[in-house]
Amino acid sequence: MYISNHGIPLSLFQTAQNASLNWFRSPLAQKEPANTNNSLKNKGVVGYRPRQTQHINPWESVDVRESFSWRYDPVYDPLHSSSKLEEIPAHVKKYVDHDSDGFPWSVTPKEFSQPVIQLYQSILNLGRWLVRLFALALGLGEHDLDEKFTWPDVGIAVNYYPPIIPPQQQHQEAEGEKQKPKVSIGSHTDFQLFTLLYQDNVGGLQVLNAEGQWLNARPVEGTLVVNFGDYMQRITNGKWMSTVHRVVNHSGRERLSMAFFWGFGLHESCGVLESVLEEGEERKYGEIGCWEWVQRRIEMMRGVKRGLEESAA
Ligand SMILES: O=C(O)CCC(=O)C(=O)O
Ligand SMILES: [Fe+2]
Repeated sequence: MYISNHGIPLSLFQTAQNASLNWFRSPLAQKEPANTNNSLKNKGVVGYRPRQTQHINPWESVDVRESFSWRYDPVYDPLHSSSKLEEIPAHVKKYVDHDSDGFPWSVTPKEFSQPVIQLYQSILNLGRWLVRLFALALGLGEHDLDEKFTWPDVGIAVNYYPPIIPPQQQHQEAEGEKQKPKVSIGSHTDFQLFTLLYQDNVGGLQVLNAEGQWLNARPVEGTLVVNFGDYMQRITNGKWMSTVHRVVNHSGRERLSMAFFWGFGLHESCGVLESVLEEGEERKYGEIGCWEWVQRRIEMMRGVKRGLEESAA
């Protein structure tokens, strides 16, 4: 699904895109301080991940991408700009915390951080508005989901994909790896409710349809791609399925995308909505805490990977 007329000026996206491209093109030594391993609080969650260090789908190749991730921090949320950090309720604070180190922005140049944070703030406004449309479409009142996004789990991934090198030019790889499809980011679904995705004009994003065919989600200037995530599938009892997607950058050019993952606050829970159930319809999914769900998904991903590695050994 694409959305247009969303109210965020194209120039805001383009400025953030150019700033990100400049940063990713800089030498590794300049990006290394932001490496996710250097985060004191959120190791492995926020920060920079160098090329070929991620492998989202073990049946496919290692991801040919670099990324810069960041999680929700209330100090950047326009909804809370005038509130004090001490006012965050205790049950929320367990999961939502302001990182006083400011990592990873504290170790990246302003030229990069400023436009990306500015865009993120516009996306916070847009997403809260979209949530109301989803609520109405799901038979709820317009504001019934608002509360789940008061302290939301809105993460960002800025993705940089160098072109995939044709197989004949690749260095020697292990036999098993050679047979796997080469991907920029492997096939996956996003964990949360929905993802707002900005992509540049290079192309390479693909989504799987119900017939099992990969469709190209071609770039359309001024639009955002909306992918449903796992929570959406759960709250709608499978009526709105999460979108399986991947990126394969065969363009010969570098590609940049910015993904904004929209999840309920991690202190919230996620269960099938009464309003989507037909008479007598059974719930396919139980109620689960959002924090538990994210942990379970990460564990599932690691488990599959371990299983494959063990069977290859
Ligand atoms: O780069 C893209 O178009 C998709 C990125 C993506 O799927 C992700 O970051 O989860
Ligand atoms: Fe994704």
